[in-house]
Amino acid sequence: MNVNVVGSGYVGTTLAACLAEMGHEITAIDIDESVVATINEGRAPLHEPGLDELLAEHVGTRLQATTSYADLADADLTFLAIGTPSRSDGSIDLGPLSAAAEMVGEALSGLGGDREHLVVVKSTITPPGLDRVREALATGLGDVAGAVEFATNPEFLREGTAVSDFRNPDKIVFGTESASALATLEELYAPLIESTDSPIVRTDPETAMLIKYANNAFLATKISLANDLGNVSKEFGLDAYEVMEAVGLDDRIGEQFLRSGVGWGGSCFPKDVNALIFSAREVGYEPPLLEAAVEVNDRQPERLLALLDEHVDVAGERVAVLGLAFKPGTDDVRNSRAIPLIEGLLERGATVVGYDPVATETMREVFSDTEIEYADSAEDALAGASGAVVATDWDEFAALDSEFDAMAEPVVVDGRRIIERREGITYEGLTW
Ligand SMILES: NC(=O)C1=CN([C@@H]2O[C@H](COP(=O)(O)OP(=O)(O)OC[C@H]3O[C@@H](n4cnc5c(N)ncnc54)[C@H](O)[C@@H]3O)[C@@H](O)[C@H]2O)C=CC1
Ligand SMILES: O=C(O)[C@H]1O[C@H](OP(=O)(O)OP(=O)(O)OC[C@H]2O[C@@H](n3ccc(=O)[nH]c3=O)[C@H](O)[C@@H]2O)[C@H](O)[C@@H](O)[C@@H]1O
Repeated sequence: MNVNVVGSGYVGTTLAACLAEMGHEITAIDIDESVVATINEGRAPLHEPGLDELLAEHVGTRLQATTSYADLADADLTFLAIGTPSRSDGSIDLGPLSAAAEMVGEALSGLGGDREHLVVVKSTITPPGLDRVREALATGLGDVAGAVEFATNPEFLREGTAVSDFRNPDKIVFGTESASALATLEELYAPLIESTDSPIVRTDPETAMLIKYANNAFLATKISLANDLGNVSKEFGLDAYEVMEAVGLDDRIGEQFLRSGVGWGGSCFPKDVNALIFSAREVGYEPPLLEAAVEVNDRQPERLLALLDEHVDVAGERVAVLGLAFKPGTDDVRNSRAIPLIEGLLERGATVVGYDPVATETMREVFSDTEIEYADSAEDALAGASGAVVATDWDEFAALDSEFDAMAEPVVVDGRRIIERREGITYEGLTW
C-alpha cells in the first residue's frame, strides 16, 4: 500500500521504516528540514537501535522523506505521528497535532471522484481531544470531508527498543468507525499480523485511545507501587529487589515493571498520566490512585539526594551524575530523572559532572556547559568527585570498578541498581 507518515520522531520514523520493511511504499513528512535530510541520507534523526539499518535499506526505494504535503492524496492512508506535549496544567497541547491535521486536510482537499483516504491518528491523545482533530481535519478538507475516514491506532512501543517492539507487539489496537477503515488497517498490518500472531483489538477511535492511556497509567502506577513498597523495604533495612522478584512470580502480578528506584521519566508516562488525571477532573472525577502514582514518582529523586546528604555535604564539591537519558538505549532526556537530580545538586551548591553514552547533546539543551560539566566517560566523571548518583541503568555502569578509586570521596548512591557493590566505596541503593 501507499502510505504517508506525518511526523518523523521516535514513533513516526519507526513506523515509516517498519512499514517499508513490510513491503509498503512510504512517504515520511516532517516540517523539520534537518530531520527530512537525515532520513533521506538513510540515517535515523534520533538514536534508536536497528533504525539506521532499516532506513539504510529502504530509503530511496520504498521510503522517502519530504517537507512537502503536496502529494499526500496519492496515498491510500495517512498516519499522524505528531507530538502531543504536556502543558503546565497537565493537559496536552493539541496545537501541533491539530495544525498537522488541518494541513493534511488541505492537502487531501483535491481528492476527487470515488477516491477515498483514511487518516489514522497514531499520536497519543485523550478521547475528548479527538473531536478537535476531527474538526481540524474537516476544516482543511472543506467540501470533500466525506471522502476521508478517520481512525486511531495507538502505539505501544518503548524508546530504546522501538523497532523490536513494533515488530513484536503484545497487541495491535484499531479504533475505526467503519468496516472499510478497519479493512484498510488490517490489510496494511497483514504481514505483521501473520508473522507475529499478535492479538488484534477492534474498537472505536475513543476506546482505542483510552486503552492506550490505561495501559501507560497501569505501568506507571505499577512502578510507583514498587517504589512505595521499595521505600518501605529500605526503611526496614530490607532489599526491595529480593521482595519484588518473589512478588513478580505471581502470574497475576507479573515480573515486569517492578524495578524500583529513582522513578519513571520519558516523554510518555509523565505526560500521559497527567493528561488522564486532567481529563478525568474535567468530567468531574478525581483519580486518587493516579495522583498518588505521580506523587510517589516526584519524591524519588529527593529521597535519593537525602541518602547522599547522609554521607557527604556536596556544597562546593564535584558530584558525578551517571546517566542522563530517561532510560538506557535512547538519547531522549525528556522528563529524565537526571533532571531533578541535577537541579537538587545545583541547589546544594555542588559542581555537577554529567556523563551519558549517547544523551550528552540532548541534555546540553536542558543544562548548558556553563551550568554543568559534561564528561566523555564515566571514568572522567568520577575522577575527583565527592559523590556519584546513578540516574540511568546503562549496562556499561555495571562494569565500573577501579574507576571509583579516583573519586575524592567514594560515595555512590544508585537509583537504578546497576552498580556492583565493591570494597572501597560507600554504596547506597535507593530501595535496597
Ligand atoms: N516516543 C514514544 O516512545 C512513544 C510516543 N507515542 C506518542 O506518539 C506521538 C509522537 O511522539 P514522538 O514520536 O515521541 O514525538 P517527537 O516529538 O519525537 O516527533 C514529532 C515529530 O513531528 C514533527 N512535526 C511537528 N509538527 C508537524 C507538522 N505539522 N507536520 C509534519 N511534522 C510535524 C516534528 O518536527 C517531530 O519530528 C505522541 O503523541 C506520543 O505520546 C506513543 C508511543 C510511544
Ligand atoms: O507511550 C509511550 O510512549 C510508551 O511509554 C512507555 O515506554 P517508554 O517511556 O519508552 O519506556 P519504558 O521502558 O516504559 O520506561 C519508562 C520509564 O520507567 C522507568 N522504569 C521502567 C521499568 C521499571 O521496572 N522501573 C522503572 O523505573 C524507566 O527507567 C523509564 O524512566 C511504555 O512502556 C510503552 O508501552 C509506551 O508506548
